[in-house]
Amino acid sequence: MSREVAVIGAGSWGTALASVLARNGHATTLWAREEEVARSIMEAHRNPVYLPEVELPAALRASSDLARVVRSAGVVVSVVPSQFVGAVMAEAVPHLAPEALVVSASKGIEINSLRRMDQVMDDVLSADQMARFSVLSGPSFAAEVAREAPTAVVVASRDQESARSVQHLFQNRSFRVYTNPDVVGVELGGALKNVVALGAGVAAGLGFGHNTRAALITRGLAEMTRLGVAMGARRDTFSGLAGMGDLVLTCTGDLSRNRTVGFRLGQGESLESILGEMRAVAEGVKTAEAVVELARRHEVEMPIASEVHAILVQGRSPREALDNLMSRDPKPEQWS
Ligand SMILES: NC(=O)C1=CN([C@@H]2O[C@H](COP(=O)(O)OP(=O)(O)OC[C@H]3O[C@@H](n4cnc5c(N)ncnc54)[C@H](O)[C@@H]3O)[C@@H](O)[C@H]2O)C=CC1
Ligand SMILES: O=C(CO)COP(=O)(O)O
Repeated sequence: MSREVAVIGAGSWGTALASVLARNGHATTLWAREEEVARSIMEAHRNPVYLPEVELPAALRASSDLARVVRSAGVVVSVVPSQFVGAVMAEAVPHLAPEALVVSASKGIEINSLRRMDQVMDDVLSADQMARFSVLSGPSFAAEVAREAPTAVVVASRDQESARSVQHLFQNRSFRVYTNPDVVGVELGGALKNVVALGAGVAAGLGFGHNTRAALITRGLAEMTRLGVAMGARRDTFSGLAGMGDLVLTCTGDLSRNRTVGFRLGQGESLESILGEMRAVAEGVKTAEAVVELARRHEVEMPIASEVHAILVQGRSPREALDNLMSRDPKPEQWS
């Protein structure tokens, strides 16, 4: 069944997801904050700022008028960087149809409130809209999805009918979608892996190789799982696409912005100069701060996240941070 879909956020991921939907035959309109991005998508079928290398489906429409984009949509996909989701959705929600299905594809935690995206949505959506809310996550670099490289993701909702509806909306021969009932776990998998990816980038920037990366991925997954379970997530979710899948992708893939920021930090650049040169978002930078505070509140040990945080916020040297991880007390291998 063809549906009318609004995708809020024309960064690289919003643009790639909107392309999937348009190719699936849904009447899809992308909301771009920048007028020139909307114009270029309409006229040249390209997003020159956030996804320049890919030609977009001709049927994909774009506009910078948020109210107009969401007004007639049966499905609304929110894909702005997580620190802006609250403000953008507050502006969009008064124009939303009461029966609209809302999907979040952002990966991060709001730094001031420590809220996941489902909690941010809970504040702005009606109870009915929230009951059907879902989150889409998993290992999926936007540029590869836009080029139709075979990709598998997961969509989580407390309402299985909504999850299946979103699954059918996105699924095609190159974009495979699994469902999962664990909203908290899928949210946290996508947010926490960015912090570990920063650490994996730092290690690579320092010149260390595969051993160090595998150690960070494995022990990173252990601490992600520990915090997730303490916050009500299902342990199994962290072995799936939104957990291990996305963690492996982001810690190993050169396309990762989080890994790249870590790499440049490891090579000795300052965070300020790296971020000053980036128009794209590296969610892990803000999420690291939120995670350290969540770990403290839930009394969970997260040594990797806390060293990443120290590099980002306290100016700790990457070499010292890695030494701190390696000189921790000897202990048995534990997951909880
Ligand atoms: N790029 C990717 O491969 C993937 C990204 N994601 C997630 O998607 C979310 C969006 O990231 P991308 O699409 O990659 O963005 P991007 O990094 O390509 O572009 C930045 C986006 O932020 C928007 N922006 C900047 N300031 C803003 C403000 N004040 N208010 C609202 N929007 C503002 C820009 O308009 C642009 O859409 C993030 O949470 C990211 O983690 C998830 C999966 C894959
Ligand atoms: O979440 C992503 C892929 O699944 C993208 O990761 P980066 O934001 O680090 O590029």
